Amino acid sequence: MTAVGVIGAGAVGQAVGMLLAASGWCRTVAVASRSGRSAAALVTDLEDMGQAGGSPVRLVTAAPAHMRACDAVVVCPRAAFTNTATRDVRMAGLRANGVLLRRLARQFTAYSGVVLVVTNPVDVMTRLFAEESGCARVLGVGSNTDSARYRAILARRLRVPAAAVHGHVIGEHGDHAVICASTTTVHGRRMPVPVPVTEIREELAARPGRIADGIGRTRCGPAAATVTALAHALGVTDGVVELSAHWRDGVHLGVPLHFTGGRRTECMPTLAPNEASQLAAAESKLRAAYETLQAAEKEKTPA
Ligand SMILES: NC(=O)c1ccc[n+]([C@@H]2O[C@H](COP(=O)([O-])OP(=O)(O)OC[C@H]3O[C@@H](n4cnc5c(N)ncnc54)[C@H](O)[C@@H]3O)[C@@H](O)[C@H]2O)c1
Repeated sequence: MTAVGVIGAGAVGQAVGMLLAASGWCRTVAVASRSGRSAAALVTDLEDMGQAGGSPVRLVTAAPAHMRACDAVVVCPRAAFTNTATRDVRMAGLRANGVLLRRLARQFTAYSGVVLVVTNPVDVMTRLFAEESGCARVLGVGSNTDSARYRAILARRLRVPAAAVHGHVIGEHGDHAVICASTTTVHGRRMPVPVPVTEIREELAARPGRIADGIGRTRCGPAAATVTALAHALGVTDGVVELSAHWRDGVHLGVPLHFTGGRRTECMPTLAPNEASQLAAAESKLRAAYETLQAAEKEKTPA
């Protein structure tokens, strides 16, 4: 009987709640929000969905501290701040979301379930949550959405089904994403033409903004990426998912993980020299961002 907690009842939390309620494998969804009002509203709406659609899922509101009994927790709150960035937009939430995630992580000290972080900048927030909580199973969602978008864009260009394309986007979920063009295959063979990396990078960067301009926030793609990642991490499904996980020296970034019965092993492709240097640049950037966060925390804490 799988129970999943969802912290944050905004655009992503709502879509995740809906997909979990319809998943068939999740039996309880517990929801938390800042004031509790939106969590209660989401539970009511999901109850209606369950009744209308015949889903047996149990829906409750719960404080994050009470979610320790859940098998997994999805962390998708967003602190109140105005994002005026035009580049590196996800990084703009570093400090505000850092304060929020640090506080939440301390309520999950030594939690043994799966934690899936969605809050941006997700690679830094995943590391922060992992280090503050000490949990072993903290993973971040982002590179799997990028990879899904990459495969779909490439498939459309080559006029083949998306399932025929295999390839990963790794590194940062952001401007330092690494497109693994050198190992991408179509129908199991090396690419017949060079991957148009620059155009794909531009499309990957433009897509979230286009969605947000039209419908306010990105929600469906990230929610599906989150619930798919949960299914793998909880042993419901086996396969490969690109998730933010510990890479080296504390840095967390997107890597392909192979899940079998919920156990994960890294399956990094062999990188071409340019891809390896892009990954190293992502690693340095994420390390520096984390250090900025830690320095800000130290300043706040009296010696
Ligand atoms: N990693 C990804 O692939 C990905 C994709 C989409 C969005 N995101 C990120 O996910 C986060 C959430 O996005 P959104 O669009 O749902 O935001 P949103 O503004 O729609 O919702 C955020 C919710 O968080 C709640 N919240 C704030 N403080 C809280 C607290 N202390 N405890 C519980 N809930 C709290 C708010 O009440 C609000 O309901 C953002 O950081 C966004 O950038 C990441």
